Amino acid sequence: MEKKVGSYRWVIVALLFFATTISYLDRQVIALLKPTLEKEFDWNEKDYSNLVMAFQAAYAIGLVLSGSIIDKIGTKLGYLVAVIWWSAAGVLTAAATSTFGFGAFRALLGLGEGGNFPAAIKSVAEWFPKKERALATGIFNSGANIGAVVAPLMVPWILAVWGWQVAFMVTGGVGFIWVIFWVMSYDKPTTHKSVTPEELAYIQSDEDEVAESDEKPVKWAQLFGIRQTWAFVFGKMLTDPIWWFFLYWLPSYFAETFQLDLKKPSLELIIVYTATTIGSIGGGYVSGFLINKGWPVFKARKIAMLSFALAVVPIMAAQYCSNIWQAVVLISIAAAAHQAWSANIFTTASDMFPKKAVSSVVGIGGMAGSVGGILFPLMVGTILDSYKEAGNITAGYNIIFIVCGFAYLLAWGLMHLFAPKMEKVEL
Ligand SMILES: O=C[C@H](O)[C@@H](O)[C@H](O)[C@H](O)C(=O)O
Repeated sequence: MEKKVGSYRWVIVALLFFATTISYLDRQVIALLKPTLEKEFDWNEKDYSNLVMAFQAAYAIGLVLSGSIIDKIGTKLGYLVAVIWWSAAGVLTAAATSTFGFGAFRALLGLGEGGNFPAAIKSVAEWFPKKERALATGIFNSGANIGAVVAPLMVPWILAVWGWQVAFMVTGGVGFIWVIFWVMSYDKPTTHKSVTPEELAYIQSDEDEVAESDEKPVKWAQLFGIRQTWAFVFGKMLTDPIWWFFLYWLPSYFAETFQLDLKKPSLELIIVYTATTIGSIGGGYVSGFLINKGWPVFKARKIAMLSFALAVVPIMAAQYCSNIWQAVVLISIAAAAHQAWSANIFTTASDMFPKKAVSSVVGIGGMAGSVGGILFPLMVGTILDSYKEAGNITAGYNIIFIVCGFAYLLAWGLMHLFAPKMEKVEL
């Protein structure tokens, strides 16, 4: 079946995967250079956290801005501009000579990277029928985990041989190679020379999308009056912060609770991030499998997402783990479930909205997730500080794990309230 309909759409997923990997590589590089840059520029923890905030706040703004821009100018040009923008910002960071300069380049990086998910999800909606979209999203979104694993392998090596400036130039420069492939390979399926009529018919096989019109452009503000937008916003806002928590705090949780030595490459962390890759692809596969079995799209997404939300709950038992490996198992399941959830929640945007609004909706929801990602660490920091003072930081982590365990169920409940059957929005 697959062979008969053609498979060019998977080339597109490969491009989205590499863009996502590169975007995570560019984000992570500063974390790995932190000890070197701290000495060179005399940074304290506050300076560093300001740099993190500069990225995160600009990323939130970038998501919402680029979401609506990409819906207007299209995926080909929109993605191109975003990657050129963020890659240039990455390369130019090598020229920073002050903390302020670093902050400015990190903010520019965040602004540009905001384009990644809105453009990628829109491309998936353009190139895949609904039953394959979560799988395609799961595959490209696993680039986030790969980027987070490649960075600690690559950056220390570049740093040792050529220095920190080259680390920014190389990681930023990779984006320009991607740009060449994008320009050569991307077009809409309707006009693409490598798409056979069979593959095009397959891509366009969703009946409710045939009648979608591009004529009336979407008014961005109008999206806020639609309950499906809020379903997506609450879903992202409550669950994205948990992902950021896994990215930024897991190493120190392992170090503080189980005395993991972070100076050596850690098998524990590699296992967790590998599990997320399996979760991302597997989670995308599950809802497609249910749709293929004849389930309505909304039911397949909801049941899949409910299962992934439940799979995060055991993380609450992390407090009873007596050794690191028990914790690795619980956290791997939860982090994998996040990525499985993520592949599906991203896809609900194109389940509920016509293609011309998908980037805007993903941008708005992504911004909410990113803002949550700024607020949640403040809470995490306060909790951990006060428990650290009381001499019991582990208890602080336990509270946070309880919050993580409930967040997805609450998000699922709210999504259900705002969009019980994920009805398609007419615009
Ligand atoms: O892989 C990414 C996560 O699953 C997403 O939750 C997150 O929104 C995304 O990666 C992002 O960086 O904006």
